[in-house]
Amino acid sequence: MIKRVTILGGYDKFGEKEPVRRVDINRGEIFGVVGPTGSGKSSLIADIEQLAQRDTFSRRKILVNDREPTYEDRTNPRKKMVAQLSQNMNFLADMTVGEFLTLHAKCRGAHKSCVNKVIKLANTLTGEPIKKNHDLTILSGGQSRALMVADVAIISDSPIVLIDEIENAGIRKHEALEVLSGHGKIVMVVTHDPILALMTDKRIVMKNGGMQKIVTTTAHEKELSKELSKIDDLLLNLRDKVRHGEIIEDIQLKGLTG
Ligand SMILES: Nc1ncnc2c1ncn2[C@@H]1O[C@H](COP(=O)(O)OP(=O)(O)OP(=O)(O)O)[C@@H](O)[C@H]1O
Repeated sequence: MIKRVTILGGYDKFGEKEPVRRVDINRGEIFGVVGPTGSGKSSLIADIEQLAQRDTFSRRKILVNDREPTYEDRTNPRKKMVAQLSQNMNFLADMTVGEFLTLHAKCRGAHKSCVNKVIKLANTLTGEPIKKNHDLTILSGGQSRALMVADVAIISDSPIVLIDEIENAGIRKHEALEVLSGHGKIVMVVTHDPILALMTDKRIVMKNGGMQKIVTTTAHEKELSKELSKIDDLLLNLRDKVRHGEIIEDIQLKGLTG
């Protein structure tokens, strides 16, 4: 069982040693990765995805359970420890949702009954219904990502989950992060969104390609994130209503905006 992933620091874009030399992420913890555009967030995630061994441009090293992963750990797809989700992933296969999930469950040695569970869960993350007989290729971006999140949570079951800018994925991001962080996984989420960043336990702050510091989320920040997510849900509902041609009458923002 994977209990801990460790990032040993390397070098930033300018070849300087990055200030944070070691990060330990334990099972069940959610880490955020924040920083301006181009600060190296996706590269940090990519180092973990590849279980880098001082062989990427950042020269970071990743340990699993305090040990170097074996060659087999890094290359055998059946041992896939890391699941990754990003905003621009899409399904290309010409099959129905049901066929794909059945096949995937079979490959991963999961029970067939997972298929309906995944579809049910995915439908809680998107406003547009997903059905078993839908072709994968006709799904919208939001439906595809909702299905991927549910698939990672239930079928893929990789112990490490890396999420890149899920806020732009067109799904209920708060719920998606909750779904993924349940099940005692190690979760890392790259985000520009304060609601998601403040939901995490700790956040790694990136600058110039290097890890600058680690901030522990305070109780106040977690509370704020919950309040902000209510506003977010309101916006999501509003978006669905406007998209479907409804007239908005029952929503008042007085008190919220002063
Ligand atoms: N440690 C590093 N050493 C050398 N180059 C780096 C390092 N980290 C990042 N880079 C390079 O800097 C560029 C920006 O990095 P990256 O895409 O990871 O940033 P980002 O924070 O994810 O950006 P965005 O918010 O726009 O998605 C990339 O071309 C990447 O290859």
